[in-house]
Amino acid sequence: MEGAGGGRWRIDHLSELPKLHCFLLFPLSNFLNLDVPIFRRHCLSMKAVSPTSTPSLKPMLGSSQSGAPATVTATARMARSNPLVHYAQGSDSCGGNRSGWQSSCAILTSKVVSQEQSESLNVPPVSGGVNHGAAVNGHNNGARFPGMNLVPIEKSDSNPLVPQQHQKPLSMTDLSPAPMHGSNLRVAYQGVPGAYSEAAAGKAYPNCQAVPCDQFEVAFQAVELWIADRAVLPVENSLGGSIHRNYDLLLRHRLHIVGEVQLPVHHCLLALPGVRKEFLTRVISHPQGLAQCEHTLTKLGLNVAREAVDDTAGAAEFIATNNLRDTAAIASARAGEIYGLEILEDGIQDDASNVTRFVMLAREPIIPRTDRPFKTSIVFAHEKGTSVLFKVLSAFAFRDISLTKIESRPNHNRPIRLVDDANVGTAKHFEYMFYIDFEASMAEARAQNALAEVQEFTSFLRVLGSYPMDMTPWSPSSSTSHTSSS
Ligand SMILES: O=C(O)C(=O)C[C@]1(C(=O)O)C=C[C@@H](O)C=C1
Repeated sequence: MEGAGGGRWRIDHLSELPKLHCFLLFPLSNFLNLDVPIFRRHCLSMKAVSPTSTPSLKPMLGSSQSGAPATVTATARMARSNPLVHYAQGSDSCGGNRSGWQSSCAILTSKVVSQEQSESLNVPPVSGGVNHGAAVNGHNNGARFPGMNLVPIEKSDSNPLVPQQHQKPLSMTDLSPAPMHGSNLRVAYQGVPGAYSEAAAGKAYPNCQAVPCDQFEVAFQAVELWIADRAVLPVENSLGGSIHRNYDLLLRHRLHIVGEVQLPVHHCLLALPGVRKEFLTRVISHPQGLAQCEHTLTKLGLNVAREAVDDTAGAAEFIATNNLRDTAAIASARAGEIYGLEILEDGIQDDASNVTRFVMLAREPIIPRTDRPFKTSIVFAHEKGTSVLFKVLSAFAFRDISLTKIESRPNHNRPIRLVDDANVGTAKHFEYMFYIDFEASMAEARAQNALAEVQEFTSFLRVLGSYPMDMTPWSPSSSTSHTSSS
């Protein structure tokens, strides 16, 4: 990969990355108007993932994922020349066109497609119903890559080149990355150690190597540049609502949702040892942390300044590093342990069942199944704006598909539409992107039919992912604040 000055660089090992970041000032100073430079030593920053940021990076081995380029260098170079990647990362793009969603959708529906094609071509499908020769990422392999049509491998007794153990047919388990097994996976999250996102990464991928990132955008890029294998990012909280930034980033990037985890969030009020509530002039936390504890803080008589920072654990770290005796943080008990703070109040979230939903992101989609509950996330837009919403919702209602979430965001590509009306002059309408989660797998015909219908009356449609629902038993009182992720 070429640096800004034309120099070539590669990343040697992940442990090198924190060094790159040590000169980045903690963004808290922006909020607090402090001159104190806080170094977030263990966080991936935009500089670390930027191809043009530094000439000092050295070689790094690529991921062991299928088809992974051996080095970051190769991938990043590929990203530069790949129009899809440019398209996904361009700030002026809102995510694609009809062929874009068809491409995403086709790999998700490959099971059904391949079965149909197998029947018509009289080719037996690979066990589990997936035929890789049929359609991958929306393209017929033979048509897209002439000469790359898959040829059935002959049995080993007639072909001595095929070892005996290769006779076992591939099963669905071989093809789908198991979402709950995270050993050796590098999982990017936003925040510093002790953040809830770190606990979510540990829940999604037990024993993973959690990779802290200082911004959501960095976590996306860490996966795109093969620095991490997955990202785990919050999308909504039961009290605080949607984390809008991540909805916008899902559209701007080309990662796929491959799973979800719901994490009970148990907040503590943390301060330096010896500090009492009466001493406090300010409470700092992630905006979601502040929102989730708003009423409790008032009930506690803490009518002090509330200031937003990048993440809950970062708030605790900031207090400790700067020895702030007039400030408390809203964060997990684990963050308190890590940064040497004491718990002034335990369980200060406004609702005991406070839960945040995170999505797991990967470079490749998983193959949807029907043997367990699946959820599918889509995003769409239409030139006629909200008038199309009723039709879209009907497509799901008629098929008895439950929706679990609807979110609208400004259409950054075209935020305003002028409507010429002869009677009242020119009116302005706001344009939206609509995000919907529904309870069905893309391997189900009813989901495919619903999307085929939705496609008829939308100008843009993209499947963000079809993935297993988090069905872990609900335990509202359990504190995640003590959870250690990896
Ligand atoms: O600040 C953290 O600890 C985070 O992991 C972020 C975050 C969020 O963005 O919602 C995650 C869970 C909680 O809802 C509070 C904050």
